[in-house]
Amino acid sequence: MARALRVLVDMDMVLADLESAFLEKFRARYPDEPYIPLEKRRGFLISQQYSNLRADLADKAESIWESKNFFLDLQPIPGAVDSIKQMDSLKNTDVFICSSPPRKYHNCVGEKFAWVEKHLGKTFVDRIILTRDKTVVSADLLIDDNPFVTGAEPSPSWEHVLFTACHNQHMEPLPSTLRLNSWFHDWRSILQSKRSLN
Ligand SMILES: O=c1ccn([C@@H]2O[C@H](COP(=O)(O)O)[C@@H](O)[C@H]2O)c(=O)[nH]1
Ligand SMILES: [Mg+2]
Repeated sequence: MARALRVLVDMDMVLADLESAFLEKFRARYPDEPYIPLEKRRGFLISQQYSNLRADLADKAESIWESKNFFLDLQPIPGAVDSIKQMDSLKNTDVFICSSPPRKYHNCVGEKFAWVEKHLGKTFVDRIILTRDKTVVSADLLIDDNPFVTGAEPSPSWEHVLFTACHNQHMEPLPSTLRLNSWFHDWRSILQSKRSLN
């Protein structure tokens, strides 16, 4: 029997809508500060774009996702919950959730576990991988909104599927990069094409 296809699914901006919550909370906490609307977001790091706007805004941006309940209260990305459950029910498919907590992880780590239990159920809690380096995790596919997933391993075993988010939607990835524009697009054929290569 063919071995199971192992799929890593990122959390922030793939399963959980960090960018909308960030903007709403940033504007509520700092109503007099400039902000970047989602359609103007460019680049993976929010803090980088805010610091380009004004150096001291990076710390203010970080204070938002370091706050208690920020990660727990994130809304699911449309279609994500149904899709990951459907993916998990496919034969010969092992789904893991692979996410990178920020350096100030104290609230984030527990809340990511709680978010998964709340939205996906206890079975998925056993499938959580929290790591600052996704390149050392072994899998066939990584579905992730970060266009540049780098780390200690220069040739990760997985193939990157770039999930479209506000910060990367204008990017033209290499023609060879797989792209998933939303959970309402055809993620099944991406898995199928990878499966047939295995
Ligand atoms: O400017 C930023 C924006 C986000 N973060 C943190 O990075 C992770 C993203 O995790 P992924 O697993 O790659 O989705 C998230 O926890 C954010 O808080 C950051 O550090 N700086
Ligand atoms: Mg992400």
